[in-house]
Amino acid sequence: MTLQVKQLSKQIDKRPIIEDISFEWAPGEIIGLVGRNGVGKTTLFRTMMNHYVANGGEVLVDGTSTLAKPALQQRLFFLDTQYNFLNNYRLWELPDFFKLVYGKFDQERYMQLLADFKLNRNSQYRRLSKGMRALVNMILALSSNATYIILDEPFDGMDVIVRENIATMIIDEVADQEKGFLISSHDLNELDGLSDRVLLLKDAKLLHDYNLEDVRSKAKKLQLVFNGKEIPAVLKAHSQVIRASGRVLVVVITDYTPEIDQELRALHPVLFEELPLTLEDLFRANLAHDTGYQLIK
Ligand SMILES: Nc1ncnc2c1ncn2[C@@H]1O[C@H](COP(=O)(O)OP(=O)(O)OP(=O)(O)O)[C@@H](O)[C@H]1O
Repeated sequence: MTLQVKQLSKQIDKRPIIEDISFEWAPGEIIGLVGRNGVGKTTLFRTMMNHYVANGGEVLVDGTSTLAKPALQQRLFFLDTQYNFLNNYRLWELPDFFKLVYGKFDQERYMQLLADFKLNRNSQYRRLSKGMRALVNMILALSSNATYIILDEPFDGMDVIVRENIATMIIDEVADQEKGFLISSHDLNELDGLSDRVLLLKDAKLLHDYNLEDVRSKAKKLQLVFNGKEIPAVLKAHSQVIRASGRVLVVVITDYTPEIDQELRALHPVLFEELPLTLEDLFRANLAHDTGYQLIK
């Protein structure tokens, strides 16, 4: 089972918004999609869902184009938060609409999740707070029983407790390898610990497709103190200095080799401590030049 996005392009007013985007996505995977505001994340989702007519390329589910076989559309879930018809309805009424598209919509689970999150089934969608609406969107996604679930900035407006609950639900949901998630975010911290892969969009194109396990297995973040005040040459050559306060250095070395380890230890550092590596550290070190991300706080 797999979903293939193949050379997908979309122009709006003759301007390329997404260009020649290709990637594969299998159930069991949680893929992060990152890129700065306005880079085309939502446009990619709308085009994948055929809400926008693509100018080129296609989406294939198990080898068949979703345009050639519209029934395949129910394998994908995406709720457009900007344009949707839910506003005037009460929460208990929503399954009726979703059942029209998603034949396997699980109404019982939907009601149960509403109750679990203490959402009143009689509330009108538009009267919910931003965070509660995001939560209902997530509950609809999980209840749809679609295989490929696309979430656009799902944590926007959620408080930390709800965010953690949702992240746990996503992780549980992929455990049996029957569902996959594609999650956009402009905040790398939100994806930390959640994604196995990260796609980076820049200038309408897919710039990188990272396997985070690979990237992490090669990288190290160290806190170091040396006797002298100078930053040692080995660090200048191989690391990205994240912080320097007094003689305490925090560095990320993206390709940490035994040779670098030996060179560092030969300098007899006063402090040599490994720190946990965040997604933000990796991006800062890997992509200082080309993300366009402002990572300095
Ligand atoms: N319907 C439309 N008409 C005109 N321009 C559009 C339309 N939809 C998107 N765009 C333009 O395409 C670009 C990409 O927008 P999109 O919403 O896909 O970005 P995004 O990466 O999702 O942004 P954000 O992170 O801010 O949500 C923007 O410059 C936007 O103005």
